[in-house]
Amino acid sequence: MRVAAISIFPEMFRAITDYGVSGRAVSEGHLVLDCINPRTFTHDRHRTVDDRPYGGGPGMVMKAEPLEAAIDEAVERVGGEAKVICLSPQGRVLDQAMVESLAEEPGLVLLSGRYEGIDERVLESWVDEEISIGDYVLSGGELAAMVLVDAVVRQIPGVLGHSQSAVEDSFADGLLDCPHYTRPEAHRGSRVPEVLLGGDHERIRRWRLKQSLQRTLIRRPELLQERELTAEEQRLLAEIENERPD
Ligand SMILES: NC(=O)c1ccc(NCc2cccc(O)c2)nc1
Repeated sequence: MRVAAISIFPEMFRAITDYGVSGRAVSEGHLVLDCINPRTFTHDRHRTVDDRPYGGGPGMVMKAEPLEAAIDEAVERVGGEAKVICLSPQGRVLDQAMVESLAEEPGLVLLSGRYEGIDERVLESWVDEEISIGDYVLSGGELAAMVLVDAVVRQIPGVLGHSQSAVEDSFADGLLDCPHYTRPEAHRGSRVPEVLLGGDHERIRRWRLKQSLQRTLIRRPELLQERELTAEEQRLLAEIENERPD
């Protein structure tokens, strides 16, 4: 997948190119990430990328011209066919379904704004979609862009080894993840559930599914509204409801 990130702080993206799963995706060629700085496309002595807002008010707004030149360059870098996304609190909130759909795109251009935001004419004419990673304001779009890239790159075949299959990821099947344990069996007097210590894989699978359903029911019941339940899941949910303290 080819991604071009537009930001006045391109170095921030080292956080995903130099570490972990996304870092390996870059070194193995599954992900190509270009960082493009709008300052490159300024022509004044101070390399100005922002200016005061019309209508007054606090803060600054990112100027259209340097951003549009950066978007132009970015689209070319990702090979011409690109979805241009601006990360902002005004966007559609990112979820796993959107992540899986974005992973199918041939190229992504991710626009990270700073200051109070971006001149609206850039959003109107150049941006295909605004995406938010949640209902809160950040100092810039870069961290949101990195969250999006990390989630999307996990969907690319070959990025996660067999041991970490994205299919097993919680949210991949619309449920919260089950509890996980590792050695020692007893830690500060708290023991690992017996079912996990035996080798009955079918019993373990069922226990884990029931745990995921129970957690989802308790912590995020609305996720269950949107989800088709298998016969087994319906049975397990009935068991959970019967076991719930009144
Ligand atoms: N929740 C988010 O995804 C998110 C994204 C960006 C951001 N700040 C930068 C910014 C702020 C306003 C407009 C704009 O285009 C960019 N804050 C939160």
